[in-house]
Order: sequence, then C-alpha cells, then structure tokens
Amino acid sequence: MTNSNKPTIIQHPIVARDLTILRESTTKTADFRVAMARIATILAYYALKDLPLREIEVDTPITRTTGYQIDQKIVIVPILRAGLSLVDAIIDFVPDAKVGHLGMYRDETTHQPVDYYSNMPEDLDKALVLLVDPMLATGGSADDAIDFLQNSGAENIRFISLISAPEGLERISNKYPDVPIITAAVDEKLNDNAFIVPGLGDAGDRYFGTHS
Ligand SMILES: O=P(O)(O)OC[C@H]1O[C@H](OP(=O)(O)OP(=O)(O)O)[C@H](O)[C@@H]1O
Ligand SMILES: O=c1cc[nH]c(=O)[nH]1
Ligand SMILES: [Mg+2]
Repeated sequence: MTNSNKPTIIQHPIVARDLTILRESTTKTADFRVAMARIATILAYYALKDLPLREIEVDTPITRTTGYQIDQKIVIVPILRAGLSLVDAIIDFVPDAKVGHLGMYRDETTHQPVDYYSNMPEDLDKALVLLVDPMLATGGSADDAIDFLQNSGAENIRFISLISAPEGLERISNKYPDVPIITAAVDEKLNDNAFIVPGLGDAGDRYFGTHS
C-alpha cells in the first residue's frame, strides 16, 4: 500500500449489508457480533492485500513447485475495548501475528482519550503494525494511539477503522500522512456528544453487551 493520506474505503455488498445490521439499534448482541466478525474479515483482507511474500519450494504429490510464505512480521494493536472486536478476523489470516493492547477510553464530557493500559510486544520497529478500532470519531483516540506507537518505535503503521467521521479522518490523515487508513464507511458528521452520525452508537457497549 502506498503512503497516502487518502483513506481506502471498502465498497462491497457484504459490507453494505453488514453495516446495516450493525447500525440497526434493535440488532441483538449475538447478531451484532456475527456481523462485526464478517466485516472485520473483509477489512483485514484489504488491509493485508499487499503483504510481501518470500518464495519457497514445496513438493506436491505430483512435483516440486514454487510456493509462498508471508515475509512480514505483523503486530495487531486493538484500542480497548471496542478494537478487540476486529482482532480475531486478522489472526485468522495471520495466526502468528503478535498482539499489543492499548487501553483507552473517551471521557464522556471532554471527549478526550484517557489512557489506562499498554502492553506491547518487542521489535515494533520491524513489524507492520495494524492499529484497529471500529470507530474513528474526533480522532483523539487514534491520534494518541499512533503517537504512542511511533514513540515506541513503530515505523510502519496502518489504521483499520470500521466507521469513520470526516472530522477524525481529516485529523489523522493530515497529522499522519504515512499511516494508511482502511475503513468501511465515511459517515456524515459528529453530533454534539461527539458520536458519529448516523454511526452505530457505542461500539464497545454494543459488542460487549454493556451500557455506558
Ligand atoms: O475518535 P474518538 O473521538 O477518540 O472516539 C473513538 C473512540 O471511542 C470509542 O471507544 P470508547 O471510549 O467508547 O471506549 P470502549 O472501547 O471501551 O467502549 C471507540 O472505540 C474509539 O476508541
Ligand atoms: O460514535 C461513536 C463515537 C465514539 N465511540 C463510539 O463507540 N461511537
Ligand atoms: Mg465505548
């Protein structure tokens, strides 16, 4: 993926159908989780589509032929909690990926991110770091997370967001032109409470079945 501040917006009928399930306020937790898992697989597929490969020789039952292994260390970094909803789909594709956790919640009044936890694997500088969070609203959380990852040595970061607000996209793409953004939807705006409109509400609460 070339460095660019233009987001990759995934357009796919399955994504459109699943986004609708996720947006619908009456969707039950179980259906919400299933739709999130499916859409996360598609986001992961696109986020990984240009991984470098290493050629190897393999013997089929018939003959020797050329095969491929992925030639890239990968670290997945979910922003807790909601980012956890996207992790398993990526691990399905790259089962040896390491996972670093970044605990952050948005203060309900100020809308500023509050950090509460971090645990990163070593050698972030050698890895493709996939930062994942389903919601990019003001961009405050993603901004802090990318800043933290860069200060921890990460040089190759991609950000996967399910639904993005124009405000957050502008903030992250302007401040971090070298961080590609992969998203499934760019929504209309933020409301007075800095929630994405139309959005899907609070992603963490809906995925985990809690209430703010
Ligand atoms: O772009 P921003 O304005 O920073 O908002 C986006 C953040 O808000 C949500 O997390 P939340 O604070 O609800 O925490 P949670 O995942 O624990 O529910 C979401 O998952 C992002 O991390
Ligand atoms: O719309 C929003 C904004 C922030 N966090 C969410 O989960 N949803
Ligand atoms: Mg939340």
